[in-house]
Amino acid sequence: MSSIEIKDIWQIYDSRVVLEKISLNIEQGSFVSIVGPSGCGKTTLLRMLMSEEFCTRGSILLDGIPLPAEPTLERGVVFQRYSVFPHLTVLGNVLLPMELKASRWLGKLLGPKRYNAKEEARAMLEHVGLRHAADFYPAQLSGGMQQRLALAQALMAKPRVLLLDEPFSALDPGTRADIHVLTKRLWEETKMTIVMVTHDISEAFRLGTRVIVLERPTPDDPTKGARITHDIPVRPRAKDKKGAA
Ligand SMILES: Nc1ncnc2c1ncn2[C@@H]1O[C@H](COP(=O)(O)OP(=O)(O)OP(=O)(O)O)[C@@H](O)[C@H]1O
Repeated sequence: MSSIEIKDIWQIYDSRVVLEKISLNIEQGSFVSIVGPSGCGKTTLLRMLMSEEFCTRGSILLDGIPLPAEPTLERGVVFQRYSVFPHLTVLGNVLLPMELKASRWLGKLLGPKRYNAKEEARAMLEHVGLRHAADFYPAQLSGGMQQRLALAQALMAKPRVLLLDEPFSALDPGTRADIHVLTKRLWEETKMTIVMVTHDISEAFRLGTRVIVLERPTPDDPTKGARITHDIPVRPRAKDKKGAA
């Protein structure tokens, strides 16, 4: 079964068609990159997958069931910036999804459960190379460290689907290359489904198992929305198969 089924969705804002007839089956465990010109509706599509936006027509199913009306922890998200909470330490940020899972309203774990959750959070920080920064606040981290923290935070909820909205675009090339390796490793280890919006074509092909291109056929015509113009399977390169990124 497809993990995500997008069925003939349209998005129309004030009689301007933004997305038109978008249908896409995304298999569980795939890494789908979405590219396209600015303003073609990439983020709108991602926001729909998060339940932060609702399509005018059509439907989206997750494992055969319509998406919940609200964002849920099974769908993690990392934005270009500001995905983490500035008033919480690095450890506090990574702990938060587990606290929310345990008690949505109180947002706190107590006693041995808190101790165990902290151990798990520290292990995740180790995994993304941030254990030494557990007591720092996000403002004290570099951009690359903040995005590693955002990934760690999203992964703590063990999401089935991870949605990435230009997550690496603010990073310098060296940091970006490092975080590509980390993202690919985390994706391979967790076997989750990832949908990533990016402007960077090489990043789309480097990370994705499939690249979707969205484009408006006639950019100035408000009655015609963006459609999927290309759906490109990406064959893993030989060295990727051996585990390198
Ligand atoms: N809530 C909204 N109300 C009205 N128009 C909206 C709304 N959300 C998005 N739009 C419009 O929909 C279009 C697509 O926006 P979206 O942010 O999805 O594009 P994008 O492809 O992600 O762009 P970029 O690559 O520049 O980030 C834009 O014209 C935007 O102004």
